[in-house]
Amino acid sequence: MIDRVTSPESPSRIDLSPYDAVVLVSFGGPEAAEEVVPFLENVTRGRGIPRERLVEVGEHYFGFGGRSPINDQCRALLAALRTGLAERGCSVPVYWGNRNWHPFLADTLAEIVADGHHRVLALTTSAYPSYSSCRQYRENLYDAVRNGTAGDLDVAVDRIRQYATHPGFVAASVDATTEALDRLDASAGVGPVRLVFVTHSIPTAMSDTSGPGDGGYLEWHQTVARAVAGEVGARRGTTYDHDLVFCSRSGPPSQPWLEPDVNDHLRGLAAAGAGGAVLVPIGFVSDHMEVVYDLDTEAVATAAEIGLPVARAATAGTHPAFVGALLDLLAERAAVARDEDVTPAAVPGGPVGRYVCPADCCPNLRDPARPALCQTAAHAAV
Ligand SMILES: CC1=C(CCC(=O)O)c2cc3nc(cc4[nH]c(cc5[nH]c(cc1n2)c(C)c5CCC(=O)O)c(CCC(=O)O)c4C)C(CCC(=O)O)=C3C
Ligand SMILES: [Fe+2]
Repeated sequence: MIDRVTSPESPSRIDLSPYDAVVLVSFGGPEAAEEVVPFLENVTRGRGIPRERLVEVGEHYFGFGGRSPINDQCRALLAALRTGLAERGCSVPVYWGNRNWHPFLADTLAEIVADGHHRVLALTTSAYPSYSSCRQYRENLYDAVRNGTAGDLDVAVDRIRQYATHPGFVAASVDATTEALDRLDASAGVGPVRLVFVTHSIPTAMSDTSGPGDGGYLEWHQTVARAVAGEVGARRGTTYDHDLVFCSRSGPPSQPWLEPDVNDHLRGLAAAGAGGAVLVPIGFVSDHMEVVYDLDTEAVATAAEIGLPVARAATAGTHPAFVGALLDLLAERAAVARDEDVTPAAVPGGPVGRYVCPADCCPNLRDPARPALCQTAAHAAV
């Protein structure tokens, strides 16, 4: 199932034409204590997040000296992508821009154009469909092209398909889960060990409307969880029960978000006699704050309190299978732009992401008319 991943030993050449630049688009995070509050203001502007929640999340960042790990992880991925492209004979430059913190996407796109590039291929550090993880980044791209009062930038932007079901992303998670199981073995109790897949909770209204076909966010996660659990079991010659649970709930308590919360779930597993759990953060591509705080700090403390042995699996990060998948996805998108036939890789029976989203996919429920890029007509004003 995983053998379609490009082997780093025998790289095939990558042709990214017609694109002349690639941009890595991410969330952004603060890098110093004085940046925490302005960063949180950027993230939550107009989103109705209760003040208490903001204070609490600010404390998570201050607990790490005000520095989120996410930007360094983006720098590492950027370096891996540049190396990978160079190894595969491609000299297209790779830039990096964020939604919520420096380097801001708008500044990066202006720099790309100033450097003489006009056909840009975007990839996000978010692998799944949903408003937050797909459309919102496409809204950010639209705004960056609009370029405020300075006038539209002379640039066309496409993006790779949503990629969580790509065999390379799954392969990285299989390796990480196996490695975490090896670590857990020493401490596991007598009951069965459970694979607990974790992703970011989102409002149920956002989940219910996430494309493709309503409910894509959950369907995609369930597909990835099943594929990873199956492969890990096959590797270890056994089977594992698994669950999909959620972390980082935000928003007012009155608003329903996806459940169960990872901490509640661990309590339930301990009560049911589980021998241990591996936390597998399939919803995230790097060990950023949601992972190092919500899982490594909070969920691990919960597990200690109830005496449940746990190990946390690494995220894809710069795993060669993941970097290889991203390189293949870039090459695939360029081939699509050249009107060539492609065979998109995905886990068996799993959904394949879209190159261009329908205009009503993953709607913005607060501001339905807000324009976005990389979608069909209705709002695609650029
Ligand atoms: C689906 C999803 C992803 C995964 C896809 C992707 O990666 O995009 C993600 C990633 C991330 N979320 C992050 C941080 C935050 N998310 C917040 C708030 C929210 N996230 C939401 C969803 C998601 N978020 C939602 C629906 C909200 C409510 C407000 C709103 O509707 O926008 C808040 C506000 C405070 C709070 O937590 O309440 C913060 C600080 C960081 C940076 C970590 C770091 O600094 O290392 C990352 C990578
Ligand atoms: Fe978030």
